Amino acid sequence: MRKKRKGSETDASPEVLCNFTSSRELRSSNLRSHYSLEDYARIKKKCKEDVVTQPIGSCKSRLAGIATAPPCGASSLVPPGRGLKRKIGCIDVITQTGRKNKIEDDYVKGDTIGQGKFGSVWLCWSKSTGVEFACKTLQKGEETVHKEVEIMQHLSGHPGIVTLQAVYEEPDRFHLVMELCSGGRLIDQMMEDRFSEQRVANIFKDLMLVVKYCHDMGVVHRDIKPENILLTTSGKIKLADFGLAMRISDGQTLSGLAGSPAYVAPEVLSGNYSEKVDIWSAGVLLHALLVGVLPFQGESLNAVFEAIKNIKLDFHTGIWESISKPARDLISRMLTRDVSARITAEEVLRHPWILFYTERTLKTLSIKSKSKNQVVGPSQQLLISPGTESKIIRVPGGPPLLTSDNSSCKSEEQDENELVDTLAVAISHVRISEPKRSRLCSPAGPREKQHSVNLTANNHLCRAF
Ligand SMILES: Nc1ncnc2c1ncn2[C@@H]1O[C@H](COP(=O)(O)OP(=O)(O)OP(=O)(O)O)[C@@H](O)[C@H]1O
Repeated sequence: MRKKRKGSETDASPEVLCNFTSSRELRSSNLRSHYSLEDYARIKKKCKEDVVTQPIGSCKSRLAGIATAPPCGASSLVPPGRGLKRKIGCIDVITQTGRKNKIEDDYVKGDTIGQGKFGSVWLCWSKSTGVEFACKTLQKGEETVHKEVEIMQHLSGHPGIVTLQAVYEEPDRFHLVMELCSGGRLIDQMMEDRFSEQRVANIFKDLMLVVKYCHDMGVVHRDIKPENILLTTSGKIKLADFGLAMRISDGQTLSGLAGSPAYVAPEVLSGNYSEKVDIWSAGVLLHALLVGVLPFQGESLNAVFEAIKNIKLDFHTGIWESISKPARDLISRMLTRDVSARITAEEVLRHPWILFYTERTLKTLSIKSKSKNQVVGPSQQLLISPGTESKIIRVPGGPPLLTSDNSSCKSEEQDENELVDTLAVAISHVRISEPKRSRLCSPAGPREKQHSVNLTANNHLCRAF
């Protein structure tokens, strides 16, 4: 039988869960998801697993996951010991020194820089090169730990994924030496600032490139959220935390409660699901990035999940009036409950809103505004697309407008109408295809139900996502 992660937090009272209105900043509270799926699973008594209980406040845990999609080429029912050996063999491909050397032989240990549910993260330096890395120490004993290592290795190498440099094994733990992301977490930046649409689009494009890569590689992340997006010093994003990720093959579905409550897709709550759950979670993130609040909230876990399943989002009024229509169009295509109608990662990347803000051929030029002798500010710059005669007009509060006319004679209202028309045509070319899945591996064993859950960092049940 699979071992449970030590310190699984399962005895938090609903009162504790609901106590999220303490003295935190409004922005912070707007972005908090409040609850863990683990608690929901417990409350709903759906989790059949034998759970180890720890005092409230302990934070290094999440319930063991039950694999529904076994790792490529092997059944997830392999006992931990044997599975471990098989996976370590896999890890050794990139860490030849892993079994021979101790980590102390090769790296100097520095300060602790993070605390996850599975273990701590600390700074270290290579003795041979002096290069700085982050090292994540994971306690052995739970299969999801081995799965996380295996999937990280499978995906490592993409610029948007934290590179796994080396793995060291000790009798009771792994040390994962990873590329250091010194820029902190996206969630922390979101707490400080509201981003411009341009910035959101650029961050989001990078994220969706990674998500597409994961899906092409047959991996569903299942926990896309800003806490799991790290930044480099140059501000580039890196997707991290593959603790809930699963391999999935063509036509295969996953089942079981896994993810973070506010980000979880409706189909996760009701049955089988595919890689499209990542699109939903990314849509929730896009919502938070654009307007600073989570779309699905409630006073209890049930209320949050009811909102996810039933609430009709209104992208036309209130704060959404300050957001461009193409951005709203994209988010509505991501947060659609009809999975077959939900946009794919590839389609997100082709969406006009992403293209407008991230197309490399566009050059930003400061030019004179319609007002006499007044130079427009950065948020009102006109954009010229080389190779075409089209001007792209920045409508205040909206995205650039493509027009072939001399727009300087037009009113803002006309401009906006043209914007809507032009983009509506562009958006109509975004094709929604049937769900696609990677063909990397075939199911290699019976499906097993999953009850992975994800507590918030530091196990503040009322905090963060
Ligand atoms: N490569 C890295 N570079 C810099 N900091 C890192 C790196 N990886 C992790 N961290 C820091 O350590 C913290 C814990 O990371 P970890 O991946 O262990 O969390 P976790 O166990 O996945 O928990 P959660 O699911 O809540 O994010 C992160 O929030 C981040 O601040």
